[in-house]
Amino acid sequence: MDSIFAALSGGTHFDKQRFEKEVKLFTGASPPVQQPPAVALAAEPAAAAKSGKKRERKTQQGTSPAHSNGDHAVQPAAEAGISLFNSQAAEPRDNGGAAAAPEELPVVRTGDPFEEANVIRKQFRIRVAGSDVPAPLKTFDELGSKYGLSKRLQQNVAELGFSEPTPIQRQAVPALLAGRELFAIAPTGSGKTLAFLLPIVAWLRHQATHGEGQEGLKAVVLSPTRELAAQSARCLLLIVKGLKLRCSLLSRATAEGTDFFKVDILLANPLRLAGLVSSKQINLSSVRYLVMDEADKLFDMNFVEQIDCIIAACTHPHVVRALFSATLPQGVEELARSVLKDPLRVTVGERNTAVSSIKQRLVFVGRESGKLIALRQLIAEGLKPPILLFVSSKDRAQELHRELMFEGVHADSIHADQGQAARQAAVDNFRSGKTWLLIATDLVGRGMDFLGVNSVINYDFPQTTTDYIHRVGRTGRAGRTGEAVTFYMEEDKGRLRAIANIIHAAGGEVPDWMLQLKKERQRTAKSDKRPRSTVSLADYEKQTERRKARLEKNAAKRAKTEHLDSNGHA
Ligand SMILES: Nc1ncnc2c1ncn2[C@@H]1O[C@H](COP(=O)(O)OP(=O)(O)OP(=O)(O)O)[C@@H](O)[C@H]1O
Repeated sequence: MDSIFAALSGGTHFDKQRFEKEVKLFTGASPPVQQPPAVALAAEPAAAAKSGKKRERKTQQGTSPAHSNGDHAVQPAAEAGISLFNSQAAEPRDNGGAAAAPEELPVVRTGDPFEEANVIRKQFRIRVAGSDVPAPLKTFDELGSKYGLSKRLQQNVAELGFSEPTPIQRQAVPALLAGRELFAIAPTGSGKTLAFLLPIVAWLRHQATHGEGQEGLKAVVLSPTRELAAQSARCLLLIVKGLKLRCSLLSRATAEGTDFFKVDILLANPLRLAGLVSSKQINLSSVRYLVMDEADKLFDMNFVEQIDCIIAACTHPHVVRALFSATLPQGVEELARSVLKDPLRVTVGERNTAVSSIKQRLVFVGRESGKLIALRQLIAEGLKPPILLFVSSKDRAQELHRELMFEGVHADSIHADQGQAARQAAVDNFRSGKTWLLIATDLVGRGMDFLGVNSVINYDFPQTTTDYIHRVGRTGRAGRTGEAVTFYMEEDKGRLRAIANIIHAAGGEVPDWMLQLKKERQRTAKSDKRPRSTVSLADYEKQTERRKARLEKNAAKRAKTEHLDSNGHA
């Protein structure tokens, strides 16, 4: 690639006048939204840990425990207007963080709570599978009136500036508050993080207020990378303000010096957490909520041992496990289903699709040498920064970074070869607007919520449709619009049809010939979904079977404990 880049000359610059608004955003001249506190705060809140003993024990007026030792009281639905924030047909938002303008819900005259719940689900394209499904939230206000969330927690949620729950929040929050195990599948950027953090915090707060809080770690949120765990920690810190809950983001430093027995919520990546479990430095037996964010990634073969070890270590009989992702292949669901208890499946919109508020297109670049030319052209044509640009490897990220720096483009790169500090700096600089164009590998292809990314470029063609959905989902978040451009070359044609289908399904324009490409070619893309390691397909299937058996064995052990527990013998 060096020679190709070296052969190209001529600078490419953003038109600062044209992108005045964006430039202001980058330079931080007028931050449009309240920035969450620095993640470092989440590392080990020693002060909070100390004050933990003095937890408020005042009973909340008119509250009912939504989740206490398995008993779940659901009160009649409160009267409230419903407004529309449908991530599938969302209104573009400005950067101010407020959701799309509320619209009225169709009137339900019967007063039948089931019908009302169904109307809400239909309106927000929420599909549920499972028994005894709790009614979806109508408004955030119901968190107080119906679920008895503390005033302070309601205030923290209000301060986020969201006028109404997103569809996944509407259904997943009541489900988790009711202690239901869950598969939650909702589009990228649709607010899944708050959907799992809010019920955890509400439950912990309820336990503490009612004097039921026992010592020991209560909740674990697993994310595939440390950056993602840090991002969830930023969101968590906003909603636990003033609640005296003890949160910790697992890192090398906190792994050493933290008394996890005194922590309420732990955010971690599986490698580090499983290491602590194996060396008995952490005890997960008191964990009541185990959330697996980007669950399909966590359940793939790269994390097999760690995830199985963590699931097995969460031995509390009433542990609630929830899997969240924008993409959840059937195989992962089947595997996880073998251990979950009567889980609900909540799906928002269509499964495994890209968000329709992202304008997606494919650009033919001929050969490798055409990519940089096409990139220059896109920028010259006015592709809106901030831009997140994906390449297939760390080497390519470094090369392209050097080349763009040379050309005077304000770019940075992020990849797994960098140290933790450099990675965090790259994320922070892009988030704060210091960097206009971030060259990334799939390390940040999932989950990362960067402020107002306007464009995504797939400089290198994504390996799988799942990678595509997550990559382009870095833009068009929370109802905003965005643009995604995918470069393809002759050699990418084997995977073209699958991606073209996704663009087509999201309302994008693709030529007919792409949709009609032969199926055999699509199979190449499908087989790419299998672990990209040295294991063969047969090995993979055998491993999956063995894994299922192992998970089932652990679940049976836990069921036995639960039985003993309910008979008072344990
Ligand atoms: N109720 C809401 N109204 C408006 N915006 C919201 C709401 N809830 C969350 N958001 C915002 O939506 C953005 C995306 O949320 P989040 O990162 O949780 O998405 P996600 O569904 O986890 O996406 P991904 O699948 O890519 O990880 C965040 O900036 C968040 O602050």
